[in-house]
Amino acid sequence: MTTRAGFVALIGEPNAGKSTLLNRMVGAKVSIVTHKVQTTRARIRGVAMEGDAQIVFVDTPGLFQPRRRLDRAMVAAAWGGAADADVVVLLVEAHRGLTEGVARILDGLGEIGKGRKIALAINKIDRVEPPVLLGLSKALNERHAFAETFMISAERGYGVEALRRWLATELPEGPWLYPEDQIADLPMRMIAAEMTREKLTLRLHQELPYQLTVETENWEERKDGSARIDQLIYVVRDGHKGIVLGNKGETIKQVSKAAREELEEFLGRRVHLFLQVKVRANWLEEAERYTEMGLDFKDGNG
Ligand SMILES: Nc1nc2c(ncn2[C@@H]2O[C@H](COP(=O)(O)OP(=O)(O)OP(=O)(O)O)[C@@H](O)[C@H]2O)c(=O)[nH]1
Repeated sequence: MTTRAGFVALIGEPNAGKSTLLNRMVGAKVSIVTHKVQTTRARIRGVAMEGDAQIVFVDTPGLFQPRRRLDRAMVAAAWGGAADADVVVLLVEAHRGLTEGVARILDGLGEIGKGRKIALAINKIDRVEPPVLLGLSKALNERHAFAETFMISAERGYGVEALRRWLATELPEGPWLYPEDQIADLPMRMIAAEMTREKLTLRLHQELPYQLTVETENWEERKDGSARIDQLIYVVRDGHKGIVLGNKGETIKQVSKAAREELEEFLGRRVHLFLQVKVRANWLEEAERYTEMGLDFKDGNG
């Protein structure tokens, strides 16, 4: 079997629909494994399997996100993630068309296009009439010769399959970057726990107790569209609890804030995250803990 694998960067103005498209393409097979594989400067957002191809979606770090202004200097820096990618997909909103922001991104594409294909995905086609689409596609392709143009609705799922199939064929031949069991269906709870664990790692570095685990205990969808997530951080010693809490609870507060922000971005809605640290000397021996982490627990020496 010939396998393919590579990195795909989704770029576009804030609100273009990158997260929606990513979630569609990745589906349930999403994985937060950033700390395990450091093959790229960019962060891994998700992994999708398409036939024999493994498509790894990367972030263009921070710079195309809302809240931040998209001035020229930032755009230049934002290409970091795209430059690491094998294929780049530019998302443009059908109803907004060739905005100033899009024009600025187009200006940078020449540089990025060296050595990699760039596809155009006109998103939110559910919001416009077909003639508008043809005109927009023509105008954009005149500014940059895209390898392929897709008309999609990330929200409704139109055209997404075709885009994913095309991406798979464009990736270089090579072994998969992630073992298959790492991208097996990871429930959202586990992904959320993994995010908190990652923030703890970032915050505590060497200090991080080796025997530490994070579990999502409760996930409640609220009527206002937000989610309440309760997580437990298990450590094996009292001393470790102190480390995780930090002076006056400062560490856990910062970790909680960082994890919540990432969760909100990932889910695209507000999150109320509650963290609690528990000392449980025996957790390493408890079968239940392993099962929740997606690991097989074997009794005895096995
Ligand atoms: N009508 C319509 N709305 C869409 C479509 N795709 C995404 N949206 C909406 O567009 C908005 C922005 O989508 P996101 O996926 O958050 O966009 P993003 O590019 O990740 O945004 P940033 O995180 O700000 O960079 C959301 O309200 C989506 O529901 C689509 O195909 N049709």
